[in-house]
Amino acid sequence: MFIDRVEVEFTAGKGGDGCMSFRREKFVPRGGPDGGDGGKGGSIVLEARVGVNSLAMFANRRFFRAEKGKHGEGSLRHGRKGEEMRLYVPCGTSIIDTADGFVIKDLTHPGEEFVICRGGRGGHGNARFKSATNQTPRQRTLGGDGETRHVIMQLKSIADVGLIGKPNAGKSTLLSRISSARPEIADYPFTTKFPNLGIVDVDQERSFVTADIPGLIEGASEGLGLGHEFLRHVERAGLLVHLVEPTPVDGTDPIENYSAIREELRQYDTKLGERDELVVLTKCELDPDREVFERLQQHFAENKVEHERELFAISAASEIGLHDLVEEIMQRVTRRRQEMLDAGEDLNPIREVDVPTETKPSRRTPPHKSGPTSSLSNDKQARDIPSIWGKQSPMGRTLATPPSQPTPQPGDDDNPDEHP
Ligand SMILES: Nc1nc2c(ncn2[C@@H]2O[C@H](COP(=O)(O)OP(=O)(O)OP(=O)(O)O)[C@@H](O)[C@H]2O)c(=O)[nH]1
Ligand SMILES: [Mg+2]
Repeated sequence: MFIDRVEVEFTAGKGGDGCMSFRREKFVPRGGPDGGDGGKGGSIVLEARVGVNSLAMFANRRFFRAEKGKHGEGSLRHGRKGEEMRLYVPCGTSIIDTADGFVIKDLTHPGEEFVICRGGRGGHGNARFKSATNQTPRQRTLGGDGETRHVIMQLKSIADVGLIGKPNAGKSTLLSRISSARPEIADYPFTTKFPNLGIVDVDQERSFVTADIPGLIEGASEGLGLGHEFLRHVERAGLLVHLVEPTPVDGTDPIENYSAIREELRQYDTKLGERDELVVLTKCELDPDREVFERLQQHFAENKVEHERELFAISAASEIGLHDLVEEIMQRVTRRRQEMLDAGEDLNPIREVDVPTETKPSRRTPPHKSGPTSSLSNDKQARDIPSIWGKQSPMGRTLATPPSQPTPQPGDDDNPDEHP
């Protein structure tokens, strides 16, 4: 179950009470005070961890209470400390105070932790109050209450790149082709109901994290479709990759669809509307793609704001154009990382950690073979052959060759079957 927003109350453990006791032993008259201190209450610590992908564990339990400290006892026995409660959250979890809406803490780095509630201190036993003038103190203190906090925890995924577009545009298919993520893919809108993250290993040194979110539709800002609910998962991404389907089944115009999604982004947050964007026409092995490509180019040329956007054509199914796209994304992500470093900002933390092997993409063995041209090698080969759409686009990019190009044969050594 994917849950990205929960409201929770945390209460740390109460401290144990100090004890009032006097030493009573044969042949030891006036043994003096021997009441021990109470133990400190357990604190509650939140820790960001790679591999935890959802706040689901907080969804069915609204209250979290750490263990109390034990009371002190006679013979100077101190109470045991309450055990610390450590809870794991996904990297990218913001802790927000319910009362004033302020972000108390943003847990982004793997291993980063935050003591959300401190345990109450232990009370003092009466032995502590013994002094030269008071040999039989009858004082002790009670344990302090543990802190209580009522918070909203909200996950904004950590990704370098956000895949956006209308439902059915091919976002999940693209993610499944360039990373080892295996999102659900189907021929109907809103197949993806929750965000999926995938790590794209471009080569041994370079990788980026991509988020695939549910499709957006016109009116999302008014709650239509899945609304803006999941846009927060691309908020941290420095680059948006906007996928446009050339022939939507609902008969809508791809250019209008593109503009509608742009408008929805602006409605959600003007900053997201101004975010660096690559526009990608999907399913480019289909015939009408070229015409749509040219219309999109024209649209950018006419539109002052968007004329600098770069346009790509890909076919995730036939793995055409993926190499160029991934390389361009990587370059932009690298540039942004450098800018962030220069500005003294934190880099996206996920890429700095070891990713568990099962989530590491295997670029050498394409996820599944479908159709005649199914490996990235074909994409690479395709770049060496003049495109049937021929010319260099005004956006400075040659269109990928459609799948009518010769298919590389097994055992063809010249065929570079490795993604660079
Ligand atoms: N012909 C062709 N079909 C594709 C291509 N990429 C994706 N599809 C198909 O398009 C349909 C939708 O693909 P998805 O990847 O589920 O689309 P999505 O954008 O994730 O859709 P939502 O999750 O509903 O937003 C599926 O039937 C895919 O098989 C492509 O390059 N060529
Ligand atoms: Mg999807």
